[in-house]
Amino acid sequence: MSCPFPYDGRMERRGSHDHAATPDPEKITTVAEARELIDAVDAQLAVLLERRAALSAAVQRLKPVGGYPGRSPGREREIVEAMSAHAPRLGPERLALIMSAVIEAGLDAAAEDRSRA
Ligand SMILES: O=C(O)C(=O)C[C@]1(C(=O)O)C=C[C@@H](O)C=C1
Repeated sequence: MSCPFPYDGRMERRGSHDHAATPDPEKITTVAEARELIDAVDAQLAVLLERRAALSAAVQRLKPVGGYPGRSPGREREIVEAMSAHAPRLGPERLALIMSAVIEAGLDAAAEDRSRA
């Protein structure tokens, strides 16, 4: 069974693969293998989404008009544009949909925090 992650010739250990890189989907041979790799990515995503929501809550607290009324389409476009360089398979339109949901969830969590305080 070959490793679906790209071989990184710059890595110190011989034969090591870059598990932080995007795997080649053609090299994944079973559903179980793909699901195991997806679970590992999702665990990382959850940590990053939680971190992002906390940072967005800080902006809502610091911004003159925070929360839903302070939503900034220009800033959201910048975010999507910067991310597109790292996500060519998804592309800017899908990323915009994803990030709109992520941002909305962060604003919702921040509003819930404030209503509890
Ligand atoms: O940068 C801001 O102004 C924010 O309020 C943060 C944030 C985000 O979660 O990244 C949230 C809402 C805005 O529409 C844009 C960005």
